[in-house]
Amino acid sequence: MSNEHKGLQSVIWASEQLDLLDQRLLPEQVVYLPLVSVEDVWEAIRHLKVRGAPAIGIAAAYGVVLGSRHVEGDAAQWLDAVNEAAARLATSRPTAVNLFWALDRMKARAAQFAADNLSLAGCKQALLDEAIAIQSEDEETCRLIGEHALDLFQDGMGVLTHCNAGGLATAKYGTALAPFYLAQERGIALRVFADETRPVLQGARLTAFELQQAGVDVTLICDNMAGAVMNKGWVNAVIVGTDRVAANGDVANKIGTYSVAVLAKAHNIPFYVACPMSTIDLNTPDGAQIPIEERDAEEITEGFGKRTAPAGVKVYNPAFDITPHEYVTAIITEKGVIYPPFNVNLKKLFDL
Ligand SMILES: CSC[C@H]1O[C@H](OP(=O)(O)O)[C@H](O)[C@@H]1O
Repeated sequence: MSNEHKGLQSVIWASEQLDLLDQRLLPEQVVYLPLVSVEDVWEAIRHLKVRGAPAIGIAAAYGVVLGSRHVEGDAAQWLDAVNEAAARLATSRPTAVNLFWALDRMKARAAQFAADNLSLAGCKQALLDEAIAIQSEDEETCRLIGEHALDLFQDGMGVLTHCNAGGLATAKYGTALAPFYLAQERGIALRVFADETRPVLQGARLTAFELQQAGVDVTLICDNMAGAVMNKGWVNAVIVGTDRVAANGDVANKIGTYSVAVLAKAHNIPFYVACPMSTIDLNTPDGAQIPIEERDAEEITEGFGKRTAPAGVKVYNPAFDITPHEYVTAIITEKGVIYPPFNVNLKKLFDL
């Protein structure tokens, strides 16, 4: 993908701090916050200032750097600070496996740098380089996902997506949205239907914003309209991102994804999941084992800045749901499109 798509970057390392785009303020305000500590990053992830599995992992990687770069003493003390920062950041959100994948990678590399007897300054620089590598690798990974996904779409197709799996959820380009940017650059006309995605409205605030900025044909719909739009024959495919894919192909994604998958199956519409290999968790056997984050009631009762439900009403607010692998047509990764049986073919992806 050329740099045609200049989209907003979710995080930017700026020498001594992490400049983080506060996604809660989009689409009305573009504000980058200067983060200088582990707690700053923890709070940003917890409160969805940065969100989306790969973007969360990237932010956490820089959080580990921020939490260890001012340590004096020796490499052992630095390594303790790295592990302490990673442990804290691991408590920010439970579902997106990229958070833990990135933290594990940073801890393992830090241990290697210390074992290699690098100087303290050398360890710190090497760890920063690792966080930068995680971010730059994700850009290329998303571009490859876009290439493989676009092979599944034809000019004139209508494609529905749920939540935001775009440049704002990754280093750039996105996973589910990557093919739309590529299609736009190559003159392939795709019509995108974006679910607004209650309660936090990632679809309305972020996906519609990203795609409109890029000149992609996007139509915003309420979540409860997906079935009607499919029934009109306007949707030829569905593509979504994911926060964690279990070893059997069960998919954790934004709440409402399972409903979209059931509707797609009922209308014989292919349901694609786009993700980097870092979102595939072979250590989790099936979707029932994926921790589902529950968030505050206020996201539902006061989500538009005004109360829309009676005070004290009981609320259930799971941020994700599980789509059983039987509803998934294919999983699109940087290495190619993976088809069932997922319990076999996902392992093959990792050459296991
Ligand atoms: C490319 S990962 C995008 C993924 O993350 C979103 O969740 P959240 O906005 O709560 O971080 C949603 O599940 C998207 O599909």
